[in-house]
Amino acid sequence: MKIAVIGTGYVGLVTGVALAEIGHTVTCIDVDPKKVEALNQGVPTIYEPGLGEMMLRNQKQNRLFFTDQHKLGLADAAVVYLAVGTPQNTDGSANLSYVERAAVEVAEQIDHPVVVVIKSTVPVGTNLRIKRLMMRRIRPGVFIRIASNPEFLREGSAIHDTFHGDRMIIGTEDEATASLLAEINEPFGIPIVKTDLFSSEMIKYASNAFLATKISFINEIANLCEKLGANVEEVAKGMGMDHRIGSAFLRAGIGYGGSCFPKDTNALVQLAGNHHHTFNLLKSVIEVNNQQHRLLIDKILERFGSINGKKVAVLGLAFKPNTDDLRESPALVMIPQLAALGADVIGYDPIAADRGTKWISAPARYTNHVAEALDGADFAVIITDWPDIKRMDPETYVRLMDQPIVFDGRNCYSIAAAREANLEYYSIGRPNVVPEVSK
Ligand SMILES: NC(=O)C1=CN([C@@H]2O[C@H](COP(=O)(O)OP(=O)(O)OC[C@H]3O[C@@H](n4cnc5c(N)ncnc54)[C@H](O)[C@@H]3O)[C@@H](O)[C@H]2O)C=CC1
Ligand SMILES: O=C(O)[C@H]1O[C@H](OP(=O)(O)OP(=O)(O)OC[C@H]2O[C@@H](n3ccc(=O)[nH]c3=O)[C@H](O)[C@@H]2O)[C@H](O)[C@@H](O)[C@@H]1O
Repeated sequence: MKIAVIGTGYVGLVTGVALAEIGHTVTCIDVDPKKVEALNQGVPTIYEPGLGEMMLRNQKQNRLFFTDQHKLGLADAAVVYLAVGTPQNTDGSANLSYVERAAVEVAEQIDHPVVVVIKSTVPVGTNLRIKRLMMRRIRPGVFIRIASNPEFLREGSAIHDTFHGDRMIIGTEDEATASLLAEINEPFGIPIVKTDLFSSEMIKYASNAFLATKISFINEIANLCEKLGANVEEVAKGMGMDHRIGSAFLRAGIGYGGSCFPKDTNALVQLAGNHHHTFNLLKSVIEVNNQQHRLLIDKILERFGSINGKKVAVLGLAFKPNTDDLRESPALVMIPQLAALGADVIGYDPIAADRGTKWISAPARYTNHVAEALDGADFAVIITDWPDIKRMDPETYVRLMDQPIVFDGRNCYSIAAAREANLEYYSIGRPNVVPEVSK
């Protein structure tokens, strides 16, 4: 099958590469000529384990192409995926201008029947609206069908998720379109759920909102555990063993970030509001998450009073491990706050360090060497649970820092290991570790 994918961000690139890997001929189109140039040279424009090799393999086998010319990419395509961004408007709603522009581009260029598949996360009703928008612009006699096929991949494990997803949702207006998409995706071997357009769009928002709710719930329990002397890890383990609850997404921490949970929860609250429904539960989930981003600052100020002039090592800038994505990362909140309080901030990230200066508007230095960040620091703050940080012997802090005091937003070390290393250690929802000498 000849397929065009519009947008080569996270979702577009992974979708295009994966569809080529299962045997389709795919042309990915992006308006950014620099991205297209890099991709044509076999250089992936996102950091994603396993993506580069798969991309190169399919380029070499002439199944995967990149262009910045819509006309070229759309020629002969029987199916066109829209995978452009849907960022947040200032009022929290989803900005659909990229989807609309891409749809208009397809409508104006296409001269043969196509199925338009919307992969981008869009509010309920958007697929139908986009179809109507396109129909007003297509040439007479050209016929389009529309399908909603939301994406559930996680950054950092996108390839794995694409080939081992729990389900694929296909929302259509007719069985023939649903069957065609099921056939295209059949080689992934993932259970396919066929549904209507509106339900498909809602499944995406409801899934992200539910996962965000799980995280805020366990974070609230963690905050209570701290007050009552319980350990949230023990609590999450005990809760998660009940299969009705499940153990996933019960890791307490500094709060969720990333390009999707924050924007999609806000968009759902906004969508509900537009239909005279106040989504109180989700509003609280968002508020708890905002508080959680500030939690470590409160702990730091409680410990030190003032941090003016203190050297702080911030470990991790990305919103989660295995990605260089800083979108909505708690680091974007923490670093400016630490700097505003007078701290001398040095940020470490194994792959996203060079993005610090561009993304974070605060006076700070950045390094991709953890030892350089910790050297002579008065305290450290862990934002991202990168494997190299988790694997690090807690004694490293004692060896390198001026004062081995760690505020861990991701519960990277066991309480026993922190105690053994004589670390002064503050984590989330667990007892503090304060060695005798520091008391
Ligand atoms: N990033 C993620 O992990 C996930 C994202 N999603 C959803 O997928 C959608 C895309 O997200 P990302 O890939 O992160 O977006 P992104 O913002 O990283 O990439 C969008 C790409 O589309 C290109 N583009 C914009 N307008 C275009 C046009 N008219 N023609 C051709 N190219 C155009 C941009 O240059 C950019 O390269 C969003 O709706 C998002 O909510 C869903 C699941 C996972
Ligand atoms: O719509 C999207 O874009 C995607 O959003 C999330 O994927 P992603 O944002 O890549 O990353 P997650 O692994 O879900 O983590 C999101 C945030 O939650 C945090 N998190 C996650 C799990 C947990 O137990 N605790 C916790 O704090 C992570 O640190 C991270 O900041 C969803 O997991 C994907 O299914 C979805 O496709």
